[in-house]
Amino acid sequence: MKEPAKIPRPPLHKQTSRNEFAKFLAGFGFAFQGLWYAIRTQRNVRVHLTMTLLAILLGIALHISAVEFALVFIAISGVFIAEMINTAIELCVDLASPAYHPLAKIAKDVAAGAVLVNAILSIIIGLFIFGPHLWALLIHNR
Ligand SMILES: Nc1ncnc2c1ncn2[C@@H]1O[C@H](COP(=O)(O)OP(=O)(O)OP(=O)(O)O)[C@@H](O)[C@H]1O
Repeated sequence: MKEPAKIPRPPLHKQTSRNEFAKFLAGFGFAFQGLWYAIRTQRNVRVHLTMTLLAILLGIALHISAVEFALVFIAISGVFIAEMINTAIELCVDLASPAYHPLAKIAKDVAAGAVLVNAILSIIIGLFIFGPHLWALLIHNR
């Protein structure tokens, strides 16, 4: 019987780095799955997405500077990060304590409070950035 052709194996250090790269790519895949879960299931995340789009369009319309855009993006990403950590905490609490527990309540309330702090901060940043531009537009069109 004819022996099957032997496929040369890459050296071990190359195999390992390929595995590492595959793991690295898989990690990205899982992270995108998490992001998609949050968008699909969390109404607040979808509201943030809409606000993000509006803020970008307003920024373009008002010709805000690159630094101002950077601050807007920092504020936007802060709200997304807080909302997604809140979602992860809610899921962990539901897993650990599906029944009512005072500690579960505190954990969820504190996580929701973190989102609130971030949302208030973003509104303040928005007012500081868009406020003067809108004010100038108002004065100019009087
Ligand atoms: N297992 C629990 N034990 C005690 N209190 C809870 C528990 N689950 C929820 N709660 C209370 O109910 C509130 C709302 O919880 P829930 O999980 O519905 O969060 P939510 O903010 O409405 O979530 P979602 O973003 O999914 O709408 C919590 O902030 C907490 O006060």
